[in-house]
Amino acid sequence: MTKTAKIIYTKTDEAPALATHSLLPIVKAFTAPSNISVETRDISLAARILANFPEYLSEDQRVNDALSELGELAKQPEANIIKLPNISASIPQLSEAIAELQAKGFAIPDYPEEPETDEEKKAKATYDKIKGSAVNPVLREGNSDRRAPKAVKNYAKKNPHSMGAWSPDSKSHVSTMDHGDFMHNEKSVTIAKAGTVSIILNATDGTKTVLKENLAVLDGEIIDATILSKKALLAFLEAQVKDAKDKGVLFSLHMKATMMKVSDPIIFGHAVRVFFKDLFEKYSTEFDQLGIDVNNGFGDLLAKIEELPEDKRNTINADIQKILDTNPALAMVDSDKGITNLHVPSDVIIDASMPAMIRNSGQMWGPDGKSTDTKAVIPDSSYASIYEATINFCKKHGAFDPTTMGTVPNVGLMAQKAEEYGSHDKTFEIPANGTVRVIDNNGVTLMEHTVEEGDIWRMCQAKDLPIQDWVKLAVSRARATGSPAVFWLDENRAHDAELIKKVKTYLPTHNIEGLDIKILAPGEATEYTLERVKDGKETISVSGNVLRDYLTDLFPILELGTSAKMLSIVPLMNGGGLFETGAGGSAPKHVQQFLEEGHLRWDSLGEFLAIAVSLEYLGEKYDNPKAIILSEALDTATEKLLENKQGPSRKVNELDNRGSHFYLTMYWAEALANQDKDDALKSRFAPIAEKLEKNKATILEELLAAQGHKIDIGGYYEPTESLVSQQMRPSKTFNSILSEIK
Ligand SMILES: NC(=O)C1=CN([C@@H]2O[C@H](COP(=O)(O)OP(=O)(O)OC[C@H]3O[C@@H](n4cnc5c(N)ncnc54)[C@H](OP(=O)(O)O)[C@@H]3O)[C@@H](O)[C@H]2O)C=CC1
Ligand SMILES: O=C(O)CCC(=O)C(=O)O
Ligand SMILES: [Mg+2]
Repeated sequence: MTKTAKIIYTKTDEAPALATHSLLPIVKAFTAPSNISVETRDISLAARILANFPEYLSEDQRVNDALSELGELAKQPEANIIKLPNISASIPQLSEAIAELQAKGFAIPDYPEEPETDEEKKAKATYDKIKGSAVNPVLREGNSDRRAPKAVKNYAKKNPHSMGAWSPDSKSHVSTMDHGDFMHNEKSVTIAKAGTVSIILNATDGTKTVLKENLAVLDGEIIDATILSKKALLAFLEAQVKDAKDKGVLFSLHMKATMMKVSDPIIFGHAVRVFFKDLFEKYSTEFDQLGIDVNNGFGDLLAKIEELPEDKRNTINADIQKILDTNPALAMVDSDKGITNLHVPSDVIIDASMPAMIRNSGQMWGPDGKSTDTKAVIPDSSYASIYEATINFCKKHGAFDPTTMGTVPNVGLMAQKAEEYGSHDKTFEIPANGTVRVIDNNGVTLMEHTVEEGDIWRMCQAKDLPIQDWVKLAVSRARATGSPAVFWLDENRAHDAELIKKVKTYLPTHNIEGLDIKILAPGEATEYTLERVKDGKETISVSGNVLRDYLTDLFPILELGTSAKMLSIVPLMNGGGLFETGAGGSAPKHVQQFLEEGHLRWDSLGEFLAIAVSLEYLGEKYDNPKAIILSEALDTATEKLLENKQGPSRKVNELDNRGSHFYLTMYWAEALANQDKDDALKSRFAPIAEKLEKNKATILEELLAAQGHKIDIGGYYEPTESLVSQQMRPSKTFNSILSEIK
């Protein structure tokens, strides 16, 4: 008898969490007879909030801190975690979740925007840890290997998604800073000997503030420090507003306020204040009194002016309208509802928003609901060149053709909070003019910047062992595929120059004979890669953490229509496996549609792929051949599902997520019945396959009957489990057949 092996399946938020209610019972039923237990851990935003405020809750309301538990598990060799996308909450999302939980009787504190008492300060600090991208960095104890599996790529070639045509006359373009930004001010050093560093601000008035003390650094670790100048940023933003108006294009801002949760909301706030400059000048006293904070988006202003008497509010709204009429048109998130690009920082997230724009002929939606050429403002220039190069490529060659285009897998440096995505606790909005120094434990200054009040200063870290592991992973992917691998690193950027030295040291420690490995700056790497993409060829991108994020949405969205269809593996550095599902987000629009029409268009393909690799990994690790057979059968089922185009449709009263799960189940059972490696599995699943086939019409009818009307699941962030389960498993016939698998 083989040892029971465990897979941890994460419960998250929104569309993936809904889909889990349908998919997980299927996976549990199929795996249980083979000594595989599938357990869930709740890392949804709601659960993370509750787990962090036990002192406010009654005994029976308290929940386990599943994220911390999984963070520890990710460092153990036995880890086998399937991680679904989760909400990385902006403050507006966090506030909504808090309000929903409070209304449900959980006496958690409000989010104190301007904390005064010690209790409020503590609550804010706790919420600040929960907000933004708070899950992925904890679980990612390894580097990432993201790619489109062959079956998925072939499916996309045969069934291309729509792709907007590009005109050489398109006025769309990227605007980025040419001085004063993080890129141009960066300094970087490699630590020779483990120790600690401290970050000190010496203000010109003679005061000294310790911004961070005794931060541990390891042998060979790369640390960088940089600033974004407030003055340079404001001048840049003002020039862009004017230029968008002059050129007659939409003004849009693309940031990652969720993952860069300290720096990017500050930049977002500046953009809102520059765009609505006259308004903020005219009403500065009122806005201060109302506690308006547009780092949370223009929506914060609109919500808070509701508190004003009607006549005052009407005057302000008229002034807002005046600005909207005179300034360049804003790109819209939802033109019907008047929601602009500047309303909520989590509505426009650069990794998804720029590819979506490129897919849409380089256009975004204007206030008139029409698709229009756009200025994409990306203040920091560290990575903006990749979008600029892609846009220029499309202007020259036209849109990419999904039926012939090549593919770009990614090997991303990510482990142990590498680079910018680990910088939040070392990012500061500078309170006074002076200098900021990073000093080591001997008092030696490692890096120094002159700063002005309002500048954003930050430090990043990239540890040596993760870098070694990343280079190894790149070599192994290049070897496995025979494709060229390009390190997207710029020798003229301080951090990259340090990283290049390491890449050049570690590459020769591997067998790289016959491999085509290059190092190119991001703009050039984009051009090189796009030429090959156009010719149908594969090119591996090997990148740092931010580009990992950007590239694994850019290429999948162009190639496959969505990054949800990616295979996303994180071989954990201590031996375990983390299998992420897709590379995309949690698709809030899908939940809206589900509530309105009872149709869930979420495609769980990413989950199918992740479950298959997780089972394969488990089979090898625990010597459980049944797990390998289950994995192979699941891949066969997924391929058949793709061939037969049984993924969810976008339209109500057609096959949705649940119907697609039914087909997967039928094909999975069929593949197990058809294999000859394991008789027990064969005889267990043959009758199931038969029954599913025989009852197909009834099951599909029962599933369709659940669509076409509004539904209630008792909440958004903390829906009622039983209601969701009822909605996601509406076919009695299907449920009864599943329960027969013993
Ligand atoms: N790994 C993680 O945990 C990640 C989490 N996020 C979080 O997700 C949320 C939304 O982010 P956003 O940037 O809008 O990106 P999303 O990836 O959620 O959405 C972009 C669009 O991609 C399509 N899409 C995404 N996933 C699927 C799927 N499985 N099936 C079908 N279509 C899909 C949808 O297009 P259409 O509407 O046309 O159907 C969707 O509107 C945020 O809260 C963000 O923080 C974001 C990225 C990664
Ligand atoms: O953690 C997040 O907020 C988003 C992660 C993401 O976009 C990615 O890893 O591709
Ligand atoms: Mg991403």
